[in-house]
Amino acid sequence: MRGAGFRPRPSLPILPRVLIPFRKMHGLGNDFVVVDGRHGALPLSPARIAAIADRHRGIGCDQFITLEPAAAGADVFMRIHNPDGSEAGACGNATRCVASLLMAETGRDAVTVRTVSGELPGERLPGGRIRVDMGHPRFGWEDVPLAEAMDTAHLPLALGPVADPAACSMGNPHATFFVDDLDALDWRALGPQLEQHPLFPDRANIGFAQVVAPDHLRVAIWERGAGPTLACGSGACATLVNAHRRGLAIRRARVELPGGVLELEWRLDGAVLMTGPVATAFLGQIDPDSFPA
Ligand SMILES: N[C@H](CCC[C@H](N)C(=O)O)C(=O)O
Repeated sequence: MRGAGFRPRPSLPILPRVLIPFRKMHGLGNDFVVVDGRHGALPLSPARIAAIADRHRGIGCDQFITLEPAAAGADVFMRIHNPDGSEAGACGNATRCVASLLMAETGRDAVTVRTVSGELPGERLPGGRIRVDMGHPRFGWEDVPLAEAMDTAHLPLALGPVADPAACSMGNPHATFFVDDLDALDWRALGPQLEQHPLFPDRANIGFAQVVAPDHLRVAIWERGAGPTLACGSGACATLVNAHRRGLAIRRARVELPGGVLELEWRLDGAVLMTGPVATAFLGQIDPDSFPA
């Protein structure tokens, strides 16, 4: 007779599920699910990515990052999806996280991450902070893009207490409003309408910035396709660049976000360098069959 308490093993699935290992990382609380698709395509549709990114029914993240093989000149291609399933052209904090992964994997202190917007060199600094060259900002109305020709340093846009933003592209669209007191602003209430404003045919990431000093900016960012995040790397770059264009900041500044501080420099050669910490929170496995195709 079988031993008391014996319970038959549940039948194993006929075919072992293909589980997808992931690494949960963040830069100042801007958090990412990172998967490795360099050795074969992964069964991840935008709908499935959105379901995995859901903070209640999935793992939860601000962006879903897929590593893919890169052509010569870069160590990896990084594909960026927002939690609504939309694909983005830049993600500064994820670029720093992926650069740190590649440096750990290769033993090198410098690597290059490619995105749809170009090649982004990254390096490890003493103390473990990661610096990436986020490339050159672009200021043409069609670069951002905007719905019609206009001066991107002063957009004819106002909503409630905010007005007159500057816009640029860091490989993704950004609009920066300058305010006197960020703590007094209900920016989360303004974010959705501005993100979806008709002036931004591809929507936009919306920054609300307060100039503390020419080398110290505070900013809160409503991200396109993600909403309020604790930090936004490309948004921090856009904030410095737009502030400098408006004569409000010098070329090197601390940019203080809700999740912490990034060091920014807009070099005279046009490159924007961003430096800050990265961290891994945990590792796990995704069962893709648990999410809609
Ligand atoms: N939501 C952004 C992508 C992520 C940007 C942000 N997490 C960063 O660190 O740059 C967009 O749709 O353009």
